[in-house]
Amino acid sequence: MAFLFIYLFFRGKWLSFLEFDRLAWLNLKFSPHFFGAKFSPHIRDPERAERRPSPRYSQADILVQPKLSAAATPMSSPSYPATAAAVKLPCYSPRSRLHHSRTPKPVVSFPSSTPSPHAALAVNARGARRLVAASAAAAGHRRLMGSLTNTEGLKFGVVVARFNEIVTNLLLQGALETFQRYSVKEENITVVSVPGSFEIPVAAQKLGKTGDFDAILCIGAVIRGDTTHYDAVANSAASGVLSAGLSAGVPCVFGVLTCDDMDQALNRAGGKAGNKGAETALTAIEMASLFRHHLS
Ligand SMILES: Nc1c(NC[C@H](O)[C@H](O)[C@H](O)CO)[nH]c(=O)[nH]c1=O
Ligand SMILES: CC(=O)[C@@H](O)COP(=O)(O)O
Repeated sequence: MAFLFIYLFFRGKWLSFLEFDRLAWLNLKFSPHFFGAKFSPHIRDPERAERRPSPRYSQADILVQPKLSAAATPMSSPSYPATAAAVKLPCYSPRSRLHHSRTPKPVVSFPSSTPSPHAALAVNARGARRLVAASAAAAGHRRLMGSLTNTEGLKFGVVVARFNEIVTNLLLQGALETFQRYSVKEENITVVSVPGSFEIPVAAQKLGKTGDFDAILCIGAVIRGDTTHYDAVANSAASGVLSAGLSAGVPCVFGVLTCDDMDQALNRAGGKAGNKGAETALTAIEMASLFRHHLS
């Protein structure tokens, strides 16, 4: 009896009439939805996922996701690829072989040529799980990505607002330290000071159009006051930096804090929430390298 039980259990027949088979349960147990993406054996061991029963999925099942949600991204750094493929595979429960309309259980498989697959989880409104592989599933594509290590010869403009200088000086310091850490030469960095964040975009555009810079880093701190002035300045700075980059054809990186109070701002200028100046300097390096080496 015990052997029969074990046999049925491991054949996946156990309780299949209740739609609760061993594989379905294992899938749930090991699902990243349950324990967080980094504990998922399918993610940790892509080859294991590869070895699972051959799925019946077509190219149409591979959804290219332009963006990973921050919460679901195991490594959310500018240096990780933004493209991802979500692969839908069929459910392995015995019942589902008869009822293909059931929501498929997701497993990601990575091509063996994928150098370092990063995976993340996307959960839709119904709670159906879908694994998102940050490395594209299709082989043979070209992936262009800036490098953080090959910074030789890259030139940067930094536009920094003096308004809320106590904050922007810290952001600038973080950015300059990052440039130094990533071997950007001091003589390749030009810092332009402007009165406030509202003035950043026009200066960024002007710098970009000189053609002398690979990227422009824009630094400012907009802190909410009593009136709606905050919204005007914050929105103008954001859309202005975007337009500057688009019109100059040079990456203009948004390192402008938009905070409710000074505490929030200081926390992001070297306090407990890191230094956004340093973070955005990394983005500037990656974008500069991307444009210099791949998109020019
Ligand atoms: N309130 C903040 C400003 N305001 C100043 C504007 O940016 C601008 O200089 C002025 O309106 C003249 O055009 N700037 C910030 O950077 N941060 C603020 O919180
Ligand atoms: C965002 C600002 O410009 C801010 O200093 C304005 O403060 P207030 O709204 O109190 O005038």
